[in-house]
Amino acid sequence: MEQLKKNEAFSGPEGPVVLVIMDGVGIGKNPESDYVKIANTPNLDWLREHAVYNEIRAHGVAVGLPDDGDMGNSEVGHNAIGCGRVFEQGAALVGQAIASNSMFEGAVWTELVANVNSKNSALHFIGLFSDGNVHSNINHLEAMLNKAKAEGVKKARIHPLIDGRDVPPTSVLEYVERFDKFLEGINADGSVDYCVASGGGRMNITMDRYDADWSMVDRGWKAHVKAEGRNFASMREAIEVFRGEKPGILDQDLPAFVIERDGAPVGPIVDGDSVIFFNFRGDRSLEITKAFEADEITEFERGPKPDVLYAGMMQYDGDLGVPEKYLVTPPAIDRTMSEYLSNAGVKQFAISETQKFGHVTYFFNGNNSGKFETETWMEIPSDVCPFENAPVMKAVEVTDEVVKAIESGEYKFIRLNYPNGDMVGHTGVVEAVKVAVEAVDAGVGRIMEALKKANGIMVCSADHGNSDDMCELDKKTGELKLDDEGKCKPKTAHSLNPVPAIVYDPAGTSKARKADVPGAGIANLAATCITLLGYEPPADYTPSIVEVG
Ligand SMILES: O=C(O)[C@H](O)COP(=O)(O)O
Ligand SMILES: [Mn+2]
Ligand SMILES: [Mn+2]
Repeated sequence: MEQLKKNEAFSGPEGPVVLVIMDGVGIGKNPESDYVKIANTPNLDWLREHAVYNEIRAHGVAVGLPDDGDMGNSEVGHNAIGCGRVFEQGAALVGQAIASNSMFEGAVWTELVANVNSKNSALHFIGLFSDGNVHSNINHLEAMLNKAKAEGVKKARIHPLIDGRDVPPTSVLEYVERFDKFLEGINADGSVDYCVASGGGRMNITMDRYDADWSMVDRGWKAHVKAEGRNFASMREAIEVFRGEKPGILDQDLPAFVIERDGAPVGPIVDGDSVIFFNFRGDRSLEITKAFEADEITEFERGPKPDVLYAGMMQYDGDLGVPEKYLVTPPAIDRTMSEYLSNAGVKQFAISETQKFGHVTYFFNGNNSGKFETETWMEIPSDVCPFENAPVMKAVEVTDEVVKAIESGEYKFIRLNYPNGDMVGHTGVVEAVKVAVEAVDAGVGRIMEALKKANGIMVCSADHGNSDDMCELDKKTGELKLDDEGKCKPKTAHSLNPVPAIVYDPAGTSKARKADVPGAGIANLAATCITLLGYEPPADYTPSIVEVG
């Protein structure tokens, strides 16, 4: 690939360019719901007035999602920021592969179905049970079940991972009602037996990421594979009992359940079965995939691995080639900013805490776990606790290391992710979100101070909104939805809002000024950083949002 050309207009700052990704920090529309505005943010307030300030898009087609009704998320956000272009993402590609039938004509689907039909075994579907379109879509599940029936699959078992994080926090029974009707229809002629077999809240079982808490995978494995766990006659019954036992429990935190019929579990996963993990997004799919694929596993007491045919919805890691089998090819993201900068000999430092470490490395480098030559990565271990109880998370420790990296003079490009605005935003606990955003602002302030001394430049933005939209709004009127005490009903999902894009050059050497880039999105941040580093961005990168020199 071609080398970056030096920028005649500006050769770069004396100090480093620092890209700050404030995860989940957007620009809200409703002041009572916008906890970024409600929080005390003296540094971001100052920057909005005195630095080069822009508002850019971080949702929908601007980040490769099917349409502008789709909220942004960390995977597509860090993909876009890291490669400077917009690639069609999992949600769109799977939808197209189903609509065109190409998924079902593929070798992997054919093999999965042939396996169960030849052995009269079961076809299992494990995945996130909503239409949030961040990790999965229930529409894909239903399309695959319809196709399975059309191709003679007699027995299918579904293992729903309950959402309430990318969709309203206690909305699961709406999906249960829809899916119960779907199953009633597909089973009506008595030719097949398709039913739910096990499940639980997505932040309680199965969907851990970045080795943050393998006990989640352990609990999921027990429920899905071993059919060990509290038994219920239906998913609805399980949810109602759990809610009765712990009023106010969020869907994402619901315990595991196993469905029983005539005194026995309806669907443990056993030798000869086929298993599809139908999430298309990789981060929270890699650990359960390892549990199904690895001969040996040390992260939890798995016991013997059933001899099944396992496939993921997509390839989850291009470098590791995981999973071995997958139904839809992911976006082939190439020529990332990290690769260009490495080829130009630019020393790079990437840091976050566990919860977003993979975002700022693996997703940032195009769904690849490999590191480029000039990159140094650092992970600060995250707390393992509900983040509403520790909203500052590791913002101080991350900032300590970033300031050290700036002062070291070792690196020309530093990138970091503060997870607070998103991870605490997902809890729906607004008091904690205020503290979380204030911790990010304090970190930004310290980075500004360090860059003043080092004559560096900061680019400060986000991958999507979350903390800026903390209350359920009436879809029609946009008004706040209030509970019977007049308090806003908490919202845990991301927002559709734009995010700030700030260029702070205390020494003024770049003469950075707002460029005329209508409809700019977070993909434009790559060319912006490359320009501020003193290089010409690659011709097919979306343009820099500042001009220099
Ligand atoms: O995985 C999650 O936590 C949410 O579904 C999406 O959050 P993220 O895209 O910010 O990681
Ligand atoms: Mn995010
Ligand atoms: Mn998130």
